[in-house]
Order: sequence, then C-alpha cells, then structure tokens
Amino acid sequence: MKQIVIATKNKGKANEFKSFFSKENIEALSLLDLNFELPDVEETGQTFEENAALKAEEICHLLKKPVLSDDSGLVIDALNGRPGIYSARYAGEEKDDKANVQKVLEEMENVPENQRTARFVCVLAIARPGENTIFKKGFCEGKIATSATGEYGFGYDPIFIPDGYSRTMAELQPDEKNRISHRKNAIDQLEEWIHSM
Ligand SMILES: O=c1nc[nH]c2c1ncn2[C@H]1C[C@H](O)[C@@H](COP(=O)(O)OP(=O)(O)OP(=O)(O)O)O1
Ligand SMILES: [Mg+2]
Repeated sequence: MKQIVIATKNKGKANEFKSFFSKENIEALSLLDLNFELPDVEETGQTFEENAALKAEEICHLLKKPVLSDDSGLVIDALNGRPGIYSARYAGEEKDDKANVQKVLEEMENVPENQRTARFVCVLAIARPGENTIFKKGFCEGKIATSATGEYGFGYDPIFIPDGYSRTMAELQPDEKNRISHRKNAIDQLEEWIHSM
C-alpha cells in the first residue's frame, strides 16, 4: 500500500487523515506512528501558510520524502480573528483543548447570537525534496456555541456549530464531520496530487 507521512503530532488530526487517505488506499502515517525521534517544529510563522510550510519542509528535509502538514485553527469574528494561528496555544503552551475552549467561552460570554460567527481554517502544505511546496486551503463556516457539548472530534469541536446544523461539531459522527470540515475541503483540492503519487 502507498504511504504518506503527515507532519503532525495531533492524534485527532492524524485520525482524520487516516480516514481520508484510506478511501484512496493510501496509508497515512503521522509523526506519532514513526519510530524516529523527530523534533517538535517551532511554529514561528505569522500565517497558517508559513506554519504549515515550516512543519512540512523540516520533516521532508529529515526524511527525504514527500511530507504533508496541516496548520489549522478557529477564526472568530467577534474576537478580531483570534485565536487564529494561536489556536493550539491560546490558553498557554501546554496545548490544553479544555482550557482553550473555556477561554473562548469566557471571551464570548456577552456576545449576542448574531455576532458569534466564526470559521475553521485548514492549510495543507506538501513539501517534496527539490520541488516547490504546494498549498491548499479549506474553510468551514459556523458559529460559537454558548457552552461546550459533544464527545467526538478534538480541539474546539465542542463549541463550533457548523452552518446548517443545530449541533456542535463534537456531536456529529466522525464520518459526518469528515464530509463538511475545513480539512475535508482542503483535502478535496489535493485530488490531482494524490492521484499522481
Ligand atoms: O477540526 C478541528 N476541530 C477542532 N479544533 C480544531 C480542528 N482543526 C484545528 N483545530 C484547532 C486545534 C488546535 O487548537 C489548533 C490547531 O493547531 P495546529 O498547530 O495546526 O495543530 P497542533 O499543534 O494541534 O498539531 P500539529 O502542529 O502537530 O499538527 O486548531
Ligand atoms: Mg501545532
């Protein structure tokens, strides 16, 4: 079976990539699956694209083969786009999903229903030895709930209600999330590259 390395240490993301790529008969291996001591890539960029490139290019350089990365986050209009590229470390360096969700709920406490609009953003980067990095970007529009509900998914899923739904992303079955998510929308744009693998 063909394989692709995903430069992520996020188990939630890794599982979604495994599901997407298995439909193409490709095995997605995350950094959690590889028996190398790979470094934590510092996300020092100012955009999703810069951070995605940093992750894919550093791991590609070490492994000398094509590497896909995902830099993603939640962009909330009432918070001027925060947490944005800082989504993973919004409540501190420990990357605590529950603390991040709590911080957003508190900041959104007095924001009325019609001003709770937000979107998930996903930028995928594919780095290949000796070639230019490819980027694809996907979005999922929705609004921020007033409390956290649901057990599926990861990250901010318990407080994100996708447009057209009355439940949070964490209340949707994984297959349903994977039909409508920002990550799915970005992956769909990779079709041509996937078929050229
Ligand atoms: O589908 C999603 N559902 C809920 N939350 C999500 C989603 N997609 C991204 N997010 C949140 C999680 C994290 O707070 C941040 C990503 O940060 P980001 O740096 O891209 O990922 P990460 O540090 O967890 O793993 P890694 O860099 O190893 O891929 O946005
Ligand atoms: Mg990260």
